[in-house]
Amino acid sequence: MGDRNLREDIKRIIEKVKQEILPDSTVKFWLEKNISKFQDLKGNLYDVAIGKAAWRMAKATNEMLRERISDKVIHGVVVTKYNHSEGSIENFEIYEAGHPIPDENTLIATKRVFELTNNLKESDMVLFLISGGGSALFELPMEGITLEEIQQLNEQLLKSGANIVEINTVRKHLSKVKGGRFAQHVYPAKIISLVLSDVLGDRLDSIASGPAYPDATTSQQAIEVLRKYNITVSDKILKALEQETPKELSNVETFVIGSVKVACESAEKVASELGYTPLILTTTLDCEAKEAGRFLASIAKEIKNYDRPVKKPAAIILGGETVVKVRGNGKGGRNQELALSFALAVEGLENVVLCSFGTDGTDGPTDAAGGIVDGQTAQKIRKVGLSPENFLENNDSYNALKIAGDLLLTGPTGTNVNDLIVLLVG
Ligand SMILES: Nc1ncnc2c1ncn2[C@@H]1O[C@H](COP(=O)(O)OP(=O)(O)O)[C@@H](O)[C@H]1O
Ligand SMILES: O=C(O)[C@@H](CO)OP(=O)(O)O
Ligand SMILES: [Mg+2]
Repeated sequence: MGDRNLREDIKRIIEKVKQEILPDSTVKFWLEKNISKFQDLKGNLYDVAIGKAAWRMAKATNEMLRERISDKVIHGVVVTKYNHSEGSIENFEIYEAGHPIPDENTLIATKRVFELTNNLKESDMVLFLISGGGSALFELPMEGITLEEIQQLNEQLLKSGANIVEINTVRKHLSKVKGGRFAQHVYPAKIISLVLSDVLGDRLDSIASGPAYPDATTSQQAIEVLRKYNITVSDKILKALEQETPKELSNVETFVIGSVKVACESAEKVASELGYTPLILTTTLDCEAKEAGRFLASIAKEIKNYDRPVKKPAAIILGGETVVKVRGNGKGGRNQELALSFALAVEGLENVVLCSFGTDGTDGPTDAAGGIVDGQTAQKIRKVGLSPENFLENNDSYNALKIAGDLLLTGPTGTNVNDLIVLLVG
């Protein structure tokens, strides 16, 4: 298969996966199967959506519930990232706020949710639509802690190299909503959470910092995270950290309705339909982005030269969330960095194409979702007299792929289930 087909095919796979993992379909599918949970409701229904996919999840539930339980009063609130809402939704209040750092609008939106879900009765219910990004977007600091202190601590944690489980262990112990505390707020009403997972292994107490899930982490662990990454905090914050989060909750039911596993299985199906032999290598990739790129280049060469671990034409599929310790002052994201590293290691090879795709559509602080690269990418950069190695060294993958015309630009996708990597070898 010539490169052209491979590039067209990889774009087709990504486009198809994007459609399949949209919350519209996954939310409606779940509601259809579980509508009886709402038809027997005696009280009011509160539909709260938080995270990068909140708007689409809310839109999908609203369309479905309006139709099927029109006799119930539904109050709705969406709290999502700037530029992630797509217009009004009947009977919903829409808020946009800061991500990955919470801001004033985060507090305004969260206070409104708290107000709306205050003094609920046992006969009321909260339908809680959770997607990644919720930690920054849904936040009320504990008494005596200021927004500035929370912002500063978030900055330090995000830059420290700590993984999301460690970051959220700290965030949960400084919040009135995280770590199951929102479920306590709405008690005795019941909470049904529908979760789009963007945490490897679907750890429910980490996704968006588990506002309606018993917290498996402890105050001690939170203090150890700060120590491990040399993050100093005030005595006031240390004191607040000592207050333990709830370890069991009697009023919650939680369902994962989308994850990177679903994205990988969808890619596997489409690749096979296109005539490739698919192989899902992992759905929990979490090493350095640069190393993952080099490793995948070695897999590409093994298939090309020896038809193993699968015969050509082959589609190698991975899901996960790699990490980048940002040392340079360039612009990029973990998917762009992985793609550039792969491109360097396959320079000159024909009939290999790789796509690394941040499924929320924004990879790092850039407008790119990732990159689609091949054996010609590095040469296209050298042709204008620049060194792809230097771009990688400086964590400047965005500008390198931009020069090569190999950025993947999707805009915010409306979903968020980690990163998907597809390698085609023809
Ligand atoms: N210049 C860069 N090159 C590569 N990766 C970067 C760069 N700047 C930030 N990052 C990485 O991007 C990550 C945040 O990306 P983002 O897509 O916003 O995360 P998420 O989708 O998980 O919210 C940071 O954890 C950091 O490791
Ligand atoms: O909100 C969060 O805690 C994390 C994980 O769910 O999402 P993101 O890394 O996109 O901020
Ligand atoms: Mg992202």
